[in-house]
Amino acid sequence: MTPAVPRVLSIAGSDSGGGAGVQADLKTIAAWGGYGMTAITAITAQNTQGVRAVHPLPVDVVRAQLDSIAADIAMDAVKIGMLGTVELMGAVAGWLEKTRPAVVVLDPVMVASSGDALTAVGDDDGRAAWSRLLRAAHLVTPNLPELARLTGRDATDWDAALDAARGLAAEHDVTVLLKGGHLDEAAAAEVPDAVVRVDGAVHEVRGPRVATRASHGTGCTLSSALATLAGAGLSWEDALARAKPWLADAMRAGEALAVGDASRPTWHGPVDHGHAQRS
Ligand SMILES: Nc1ncnc2c1ncn2[C@@H]1O[C@H](COP(=O)(O)OP(=O)(O)OP(=O)(O)O)[C@@H](O)[C@H]1O
Ligand SMILES: Cc1ncc(COP(=O)(O)O)c(N)n1
Repeated sequence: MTPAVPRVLSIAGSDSGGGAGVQADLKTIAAWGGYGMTAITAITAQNTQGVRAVHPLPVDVVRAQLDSIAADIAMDAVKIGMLGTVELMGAVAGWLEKTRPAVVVLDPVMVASSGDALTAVGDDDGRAAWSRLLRAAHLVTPNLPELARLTGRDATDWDAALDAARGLAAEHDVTVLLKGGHLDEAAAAEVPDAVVRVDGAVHEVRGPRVATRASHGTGCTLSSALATLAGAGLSWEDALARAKPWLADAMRAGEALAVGDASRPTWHGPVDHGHAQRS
């Protein structure tokens, strides 16, 4: 039976500035009517200008958070964001294999939108660790650079990326939500996203491109919205149809939040997760 209030766990890093990571996840889960929980993997010191420090938590502390939740609380969906180290990737993969949550959304966070690295995972170690996580996930949400890194294939234009996404889905038996925010066609009027199924079927959704630098945390926000909607029983295609226009509105409303010094060229402000409640 689908619960009235989906219970959603975010396994992710903390963003002190509140725009990405577990902070974005909790705001998004609440905005979509869910009950949010967190297992924090790393503390980051960051603001709208960039990342100053990254401090991964000890594996035991992360495992204790996960086990505490699983021992007492049923989860309708799990969203995974920044993991930070190969050890934490392995611990989370092991926990997923043991608890087998009904819905697992994996946002393969590697680099912040400021360009700062959020994982200390080399390519060789990373390949096996990502592979194990991908197998335990139901949906993976790469942007174009992350897809290229996960597959070792070119993903600079949309058709090449769709091909690489089909390969990733088939190889790891996971549905792919391919995000087009990083497409080179920066001047294009629309941004595509696509659900790519294991059998290669593609369901594409296009939305108007929002011209704003309030784009910090869009990936975290989208994956949390999709997890909450799937936890409430929606298909990935229906969840994307609802989340994408909501996220574009959150980006449009972001600058009015007046969070951070937008006069500096390094500014990447947060989206407004609460825009729908306020309007
Ligand atoms: N300029 C934009 N206008 C409208 N939607 C956008 C824009 N940029 C990104 N999006 C949407 O935001 C979501 C995240 O896409 P993107 O490809 O930027 O992922 P990401 O790089 O993981 O995000 P982040 O900025 O958090 O790193 C997608 O649904 C994408 O369509
Ligand atoms: C703790 C944490 N998790 C994820 C991101 C990625 O978000 P973005 O790519 O929008 O900076 C981030 N900056 N910080």
